[in-house]
Amino acid sequence: MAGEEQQIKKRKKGHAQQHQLKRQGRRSYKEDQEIAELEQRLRDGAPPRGSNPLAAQEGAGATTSYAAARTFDELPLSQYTKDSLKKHKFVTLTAVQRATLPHALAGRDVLGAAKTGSGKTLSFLIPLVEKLYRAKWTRLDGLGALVLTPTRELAVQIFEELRKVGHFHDLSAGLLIGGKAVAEEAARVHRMALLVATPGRLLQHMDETPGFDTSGLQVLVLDEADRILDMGFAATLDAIVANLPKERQTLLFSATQTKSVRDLARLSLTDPEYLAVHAEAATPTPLKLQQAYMVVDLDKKMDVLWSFIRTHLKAKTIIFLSTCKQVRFVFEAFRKLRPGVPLRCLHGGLKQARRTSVFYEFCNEKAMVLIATDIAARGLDFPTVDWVVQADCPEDAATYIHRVGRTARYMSSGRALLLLLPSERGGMLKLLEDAKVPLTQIRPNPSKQQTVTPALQALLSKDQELKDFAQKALTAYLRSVFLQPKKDVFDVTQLPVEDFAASIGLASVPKLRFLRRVKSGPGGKSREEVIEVGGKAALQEEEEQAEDSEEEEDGGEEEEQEEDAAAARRAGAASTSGRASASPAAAAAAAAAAAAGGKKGKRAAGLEELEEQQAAKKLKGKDGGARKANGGAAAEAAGNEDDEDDFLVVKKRNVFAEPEEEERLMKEAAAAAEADGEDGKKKKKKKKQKIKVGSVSGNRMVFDEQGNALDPLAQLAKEGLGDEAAEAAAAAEALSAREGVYVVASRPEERFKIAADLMRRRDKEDRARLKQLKKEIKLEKKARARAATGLEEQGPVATLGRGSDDDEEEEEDDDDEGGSGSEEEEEDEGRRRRGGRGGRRGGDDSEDGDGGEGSSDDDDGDGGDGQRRGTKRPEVAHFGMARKDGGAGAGAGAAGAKAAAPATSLAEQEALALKLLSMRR
Ligand SMILES: Nc1ncnc2c1ncn2[C@@H]1O[C@H](COP(=O)(O)OP(=O)(O)OP(=O)(O)O)[C@@H](O)[C@H]1O
Repeated sequence: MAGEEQQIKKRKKGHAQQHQLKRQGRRSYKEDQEIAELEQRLRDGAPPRGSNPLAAQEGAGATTSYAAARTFDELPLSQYTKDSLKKHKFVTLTAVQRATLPHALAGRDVLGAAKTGSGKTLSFLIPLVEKLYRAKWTRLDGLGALVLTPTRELAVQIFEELRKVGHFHDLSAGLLIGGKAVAEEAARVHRMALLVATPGRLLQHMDETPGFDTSGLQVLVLDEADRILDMGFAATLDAIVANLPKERQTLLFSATQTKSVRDLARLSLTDPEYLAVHAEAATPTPLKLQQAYMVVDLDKKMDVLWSFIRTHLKAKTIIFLSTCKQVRFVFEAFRKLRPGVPLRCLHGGLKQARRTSVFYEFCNEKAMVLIATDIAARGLDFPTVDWVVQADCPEDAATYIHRVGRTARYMSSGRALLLLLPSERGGMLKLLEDAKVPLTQIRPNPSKQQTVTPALQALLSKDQELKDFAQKALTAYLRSVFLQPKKDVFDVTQLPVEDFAASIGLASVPKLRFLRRVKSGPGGKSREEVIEVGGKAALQEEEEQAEDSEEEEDGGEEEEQEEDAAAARRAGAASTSGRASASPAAAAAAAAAAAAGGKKGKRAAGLEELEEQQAAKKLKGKDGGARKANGGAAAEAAGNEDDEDDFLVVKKRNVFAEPEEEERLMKEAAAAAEADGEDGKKKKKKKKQKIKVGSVSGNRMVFDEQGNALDPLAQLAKEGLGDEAAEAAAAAEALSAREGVYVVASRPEERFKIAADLMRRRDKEDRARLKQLKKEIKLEKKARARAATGLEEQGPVATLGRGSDDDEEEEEDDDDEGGSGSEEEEEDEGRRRRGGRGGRRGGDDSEDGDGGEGSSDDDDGDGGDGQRRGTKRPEVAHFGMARKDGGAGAGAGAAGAKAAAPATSLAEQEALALKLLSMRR
């Protein structure tokens, strides 16, 4: 591997020269030749239409066909892409990549479906970058490729992955998401070859930004396609598609793919390849995911949640709730009760800067609880999540699958817990059984259960704001249940509302009135029936709820944290009292004390939270024995950690047959990846059992993960693996009986290795970014000096987006390059003058499943002191070598708007660099 890195370094010089030539308006012979060869290979070796490349045997027809490719190197990819992938340690293809890349590279429309965490993102990013490279795309050609995603966080994540794939390319890419200043984006959007966008913001630019030309679009990608195609985005998507050329390649990906002909017709697909990699798998969820459900009365839900958190202090957990207001309430209330693990919340009501910082914080922490709405349900690739807890029932099986998919990603394992109300149990379990989701029933261990209600009551009695949050949360929850279409699962009339209200600390129930459509009989007209829930303030509360703009006081929260931190500093050494109150009584007392003190109390609570986090950090750094040696809360916390999972007790195993074969193959893949990591040249051992299948060409078939046709594999599973599977199940049962706890697979070592690698990689990227930023500043200083002496009229522009840690020489070379951009800039200007398009503005801008915040232009910028790395990441990237082409940003990336804006002073940029540095420390 070290040798390969050396080679990449060597080639990088060559890549820089190629880009230099291009900038001078000359394309190198080498690139032209490579493109011609790639085109030829793509034509000659394309897999037959309707075939699934997973079925192609390794080595078969290797001279021409790339359908059997197992590594990225075996695919017809440009050297830029190959080197970029290698640099980011992508070597071996995952199943979905093997199935879809050969078709997508051949230019075909693809509908790709594969389990969560299986690598779909690279399956569409690679063809997209390659297509533009082979088309010799320049920024004068307008928008070449577009990726649409349902949420902003997912867009940010895909954009980062795109920067990896395009590391050595010379292409400009931009990120368009709501919650940012639209004007800043408008200044650059017309120069971008690739865009990753949420639908609402993209349409806004289509409607309002002059010079934004999408008529030459080559590739359209819909990630989480079924979500983007559903009703929530329907009008927006239709309006976007109306602005795109019909002649284009379209790639649709999701773990729960749409097959609706009507949906697909809206996108005018041409003879699409439908590749459902895991369609015949025993379960639609990852194999290394252990899933359980627990039946809980509504008024016991808070106790269960609190107990869960308190017994999983070392875990990284996502808790899903139905609405923003529930998330806000549970987060605020639990935060005040200091469970002994850091808490964060993520929902559409937060401002974008906060959302992004929470996203990255959660990525980087090892033990944390993220309380979230379904905004976090799809696509997000948080590393090493241990638990997904669905505190509120998902609206359907697809939502369940996406939510649990936030854990057990790629090669990792994970656990998921679904809380079901007695009234939801039958209907939901039926849906999940139909979807082949394997579930084990568990129940709470009464001896480990903690009651949080008294603490909540104490809190609410003193804290009016929290009480308001509680009332709104209750109303929002009941409303969401009422609005669910699946009435056999969600029946608001079955809910013990008063008990629930009391359990969250409310003395009385706000009255609610809902309308229900009732059929009066067969063929009869439907009529509306009023269902009343709760006490008097019904309608008023309901209306308030509807009007509430979801605008949260996020800034206030940050302000408060800042204050608390300052208070902590002033207070000197951290107090040891009152941390991580383990018992509900202590929690109640602490809550009451915190609430009683008003602002002072808030400060005290904040201070304690800070201490608690510090204690938690300390705990993490030491081994179990040392942890126990710690006094006070630390020991208490450690004790609780040791109890982990005693809270969850197996009640009934109800696991559908699991394909042990897949598990075995995944282990092999992991071992192969490991081997790759150790020695790139070392040949992998081929342990895989080869299954001969008949000719599949011409038949549209679904295949298992290994590309085997269904019948032979099913046969093999029955004959060859039956005993193994039975043994494994028996062992699990035995363990369960012996331990009396929920069966937990020992955490594989590679999981930590992957996480550690990821962290190291990200740290490295950050250091590189900082280095780059400093360089930009230096360049700008130089350029200003030159401009001052009349050598250069236009100011240079900061360029980021390479994430490289060793591009120095090339950048210095480029520094002298100068000038080719001004001509292009003129052309750009001309295009801008030609004006934008009209077009209607359809749908709302809310890209978040739970209502979101719309497309407010609130310019909260990247700001957010205390935010981590994420918010400073560039939203515009120029792949490839650094440039200083005098083109006032023409196509050049920027370290966020602030670093890029010519008006930004050097002092500000330096401050930004220092801030970035201090954040990394
Ligand atoms: N070929 C590969 N080699 C190593 N790691 C990979 C490869 N492909 C993808 N990954 C990693 O696997 C993880 C999951 O990939 P990705 O996010 O693309 O999954 P997904 O299928 O899109 O999941 P979801 O359905 O939840 O959106 C990512 O961290 C990604 O970097």
